Amino acid sequence: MAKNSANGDHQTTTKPPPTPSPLRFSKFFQPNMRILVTGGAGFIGSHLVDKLMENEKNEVIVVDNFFTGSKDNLKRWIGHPRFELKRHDVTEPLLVEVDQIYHLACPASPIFYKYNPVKTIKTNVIGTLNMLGLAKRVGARILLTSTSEVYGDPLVHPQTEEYWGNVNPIGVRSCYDEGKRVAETLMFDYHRQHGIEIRIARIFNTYGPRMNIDDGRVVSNFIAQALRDEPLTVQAPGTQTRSFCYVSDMVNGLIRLMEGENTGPINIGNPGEFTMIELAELVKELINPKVEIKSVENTPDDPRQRKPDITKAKELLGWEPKVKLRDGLPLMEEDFRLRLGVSKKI
Ligand SMILES: NC(=O)c1ccc[n+]([C@@H]2O[C@H](COP(=O)([O-])OP(=O)(O)OC[C@H]3O[C@@H](n4cnc5c(N)ncnc54)[C@H](O)[C@@H]3O)[C@@H](O)[C@H]2O)c1
Ligand SMILES: O=C(O)[C@H]1O[C@H](OP(=O)(O)OP(=O)(O)OC[C@H]2O[C@@H](n3ccc(=O)[nH]c3=O)[C@H](O)[C@@H]2O)[C@H](O)[C@@H](O)[C@@H]1O
Repeated sequence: MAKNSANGDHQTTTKPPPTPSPLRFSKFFQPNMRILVTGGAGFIGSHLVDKLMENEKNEVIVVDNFFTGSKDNLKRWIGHPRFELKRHDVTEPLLVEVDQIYHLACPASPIFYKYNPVKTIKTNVIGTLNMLGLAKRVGARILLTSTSEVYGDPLVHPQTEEYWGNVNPIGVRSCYDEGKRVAETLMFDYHRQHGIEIRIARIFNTYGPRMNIDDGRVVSNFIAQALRDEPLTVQAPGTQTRSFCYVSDMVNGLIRLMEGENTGPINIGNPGEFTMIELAELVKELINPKVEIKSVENTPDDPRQRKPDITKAKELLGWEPKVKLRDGLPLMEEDFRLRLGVSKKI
């Protein structure tokens, strides 16, 4: 009987997990672990693929519909014998034989997830159902990249995994945050009802190289604006906070969670908390001291504060982030300079 709950007895399954593929425990030869990454052509997904491909025992299959992701992010792996890329929309069923599923497919930037909200919900709900169905059929372990947005505009600070959140169910962000909440529910229902081995990561704002230049998220916006000599657009009031995690730390946390014994949900993020004004000032200091900072209108339901409590990640996964914002921003700047063709003035 699986008893791998992080949060208490109500999450303990009564069913044994489905039988994993015989390859997973084969004594006769060292098998490759076959790993599916949905959304693997995106920002976090492509960094995850890089890390998984470092292990020569892994075979990696990426499925992506290329809505916000790009083949460019995976170009170093295309043609590699342990790698496969498939254009596929997770709202359609998928038949592959795998041992682990990292389920990331979903637009993450508010601009993109609000662009076609019905599609965002379908991706979160039908897409997660399809991946759980696949996990059930082949006996794979599945990890969902959920989000700190399940806490909505949080009334508890910092956010612990026990907090149930403060989410507007009918707002313009609901397609994403309520979509992810349903996806978490589906994960636990499949775990309790069918014994599926699940892992849920609640990811907090992550940044790094390969973010889309016009992605719309704050770190990529500020860096692109600083490099283009355009004013940094701080959305009012500017005192709202976020906690920014560098992508290599995030990927290590996701792999720790997948390989460990805890279902989660577990917060994965960097607890260093900054107001958007502080972030703009830091980008200005590090990248372009001459750039202007201007206040612009905000969008509805923007969470006012966000900071992960990562006690569980530390205790249960032995994980904590290493890269400070001040050190991570220049790494992202380098990548943005290359892609924008803006060299550093000496
Ligand atoms: N980056 C963050 O700060 C953050 C924070 C919390 C949660 N997350 C979660 O992590 C995951 C990855 O985020 P990201 O920042 O890399 O975003 P991203 O937009 O760069 O990547 C998402 C990928 O999913 C693909 N995709 C979208 N809909 C799909 C569909 N229906 N079928 C197949 N592929 C589809 C996109 O083309 C893209 O390659 C998402 O699930 C997101 O919700 C990210
Ligand atoms: O980490 C999370 O859980 C979620 O965080 C982000 O959502 P959000 O925090 O709203 O991300 P941004 O769009 O980067 O906005 C962050 C803050 O920056 C502000 N902002 C954004 C853009 C900009 O140009 N200027 C600016 O001040 C926004 O008002 C907001 O307060 C992600 O985009 C979601 O995918 C993710 O699930």
